[in-house]
Order: sequence, then C-alpha cells, then structure tokens
Amino acid sequence: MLKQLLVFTDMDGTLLDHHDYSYAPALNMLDILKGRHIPVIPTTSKTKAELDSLMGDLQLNGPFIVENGAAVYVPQHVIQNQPSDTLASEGFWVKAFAQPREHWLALIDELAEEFDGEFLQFSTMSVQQIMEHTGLDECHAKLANSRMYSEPVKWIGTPERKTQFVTQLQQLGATVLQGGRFLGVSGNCDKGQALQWLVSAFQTSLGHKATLSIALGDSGNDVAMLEASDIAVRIKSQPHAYPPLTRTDNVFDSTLYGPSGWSECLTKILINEG
Ligand SMILES: O=C(O)[C@@H](COP(=O)(O)O)O[C@H]1O[C@H](CO)[C@@H](O)[C@H](O)[C@H]1O
Repeated sequence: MLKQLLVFTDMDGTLLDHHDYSYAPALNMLDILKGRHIPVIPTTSKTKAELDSLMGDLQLNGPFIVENGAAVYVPQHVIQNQPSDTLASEGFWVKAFAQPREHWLALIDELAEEFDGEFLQFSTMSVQQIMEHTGLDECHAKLANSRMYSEPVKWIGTPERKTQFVTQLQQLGATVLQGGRFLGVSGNCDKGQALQWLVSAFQTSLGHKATLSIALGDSGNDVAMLEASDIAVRIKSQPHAYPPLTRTDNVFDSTLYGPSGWSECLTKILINEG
C-alpha cells in the first residue's frame, strides 16, 4: 500500500450504537485495522476525560479529537517532534482551537432570559439529569460533563425558536453544531479543521508520505470532516437522515446502522484500496 490510511471516526451513532453505546459489531474491523497499522482516530464531541476511558476500552493508543474539534491530542510516541502551535501535556501534544468552556457558558447566559424554559445545558443539569438525557451511567455522565472548551445544549422548544437561538449564538461569535442528541456550543472549530490539522501533522512526521483520510459520521457535527476527508462515509442513523453533503465523489452511505454500518463500509473501502 503506497498511501498511509487514516480513519477519522465519530463516536455516538457511528462507532458506538446511538442507543446503548455498544461497539461490539466493529470489533473485528478494529482488529483488522490494527493489524494493518491503520490509525483509528476518534473524532467526537466527547471530552478528553471520556476519551481517556474509551481509548482503553477500544484498545486504541493513537491520536484523538475532542469536543467537536476544539482540541487534538497526539501522543508523543506517535509524533516525536513537537508540531508547531501545540502544548505538551501529560504525554500528549495538544492543539487547541477554541476558548475555554466558561466563555461559551457566558454567551449562553446572555440568552437565558429570552429562551427561558426552552433548553437545558450540561453545566446546570444534575448528574441524574445527564444520565436520563444520554443513557450514560453515573461515571460516564460525570466524564461527559468534565468539559474544557464547549457546552452541550438540549433543545426542548420548537424548531422555529431553535433556529432563532442558534442564529443569536452565532451572532455572539459561537459555532453551534448538531450532534445526535445535543447542540454543541463552542468556538470557531469543527471536526473538519481538526482533521486537516492532524493529516498535515502526520504528513510532516512521515516525511511527506501521501495519506488517504477516511471520515465516518452520522450527524450534522460530522459534516465538516466528511467534506474535508479523501473518502466520506455516512452512517445510517435511526433518529435522523444522512447528514447533507455538497460533495458527491468518494461518498459511501452505509445500509446498516451505527457500528455495523461502520464495519460494512470500511470492509468495502479496504477491498478497493487493496
Ligand atoms: O451531541 C451528542 O449527541 C453527542 C455526540 O457525540 P459524537 O460527536 O457523535 O461522538 O455528544 C454529547 O452527548 C454524549 C452522550 O450522548 C456525550 O458523551 C458527549 O460528551 C456530548 O458532547
């Protein structure tokens, strides 16, 4: 194989089942990718704390992208020379793209009165409420609320008011991305910018060897990385339609849901790419 394949994968609804967060149907493909030294790079709205736990479960030890592209974590054993614009922290090179969570909480507060009773947000929800709205257990609900750069918002008002809420947040300088369950409120960052930064860091560290990036996702917050990758895979979702893309080349749509669709499409791509 001439090119280094890189797999950027969304978590909820993609590698993990939307409802029970199982990745069992993807285990065989994860093994195949590991055997072929193809990095699987979680690219998610989840937090560093959640990823610290999930990376071990998935037996992954490479880079990952958190909070909808707000930060990229690259283990120092993967890329030895420090990429520019990164900080060194606990064995990682960390590239941050967004301001801290407190900044976005203050913006949301500015709209709290006008949209009173129309949304919930992690920072004011109890652990029990986060568990109810996510289906996560207590430990994982706490990890999900251990955020550095972004705030998940659960919209409970009408679709029209939601559009007004999002527009006002954008006017205040926020980027708002729709996940499977929540709106992610953060800065000028997305999974696509983070993917591009990491591909470039890999290329530099590999002596400018060609790469082939494959992105897999199911929701609105995956659109930027699906547009930015060499190959885009849209994973079929029970709660919503495939995310709309402007590109039409090198796009695969899974016929199966979540991690089953993930394995289905990667099997086809690996056959094509040899
Ligand atoms: O917005 C959502 O529905 C998900 C989306 O996560 P992905 O970007 O699909 O991995 O993320 C939020 O909810 C998860 C639990 O359902 C939490 O684990 C995440 O921290 C939170 O951002």
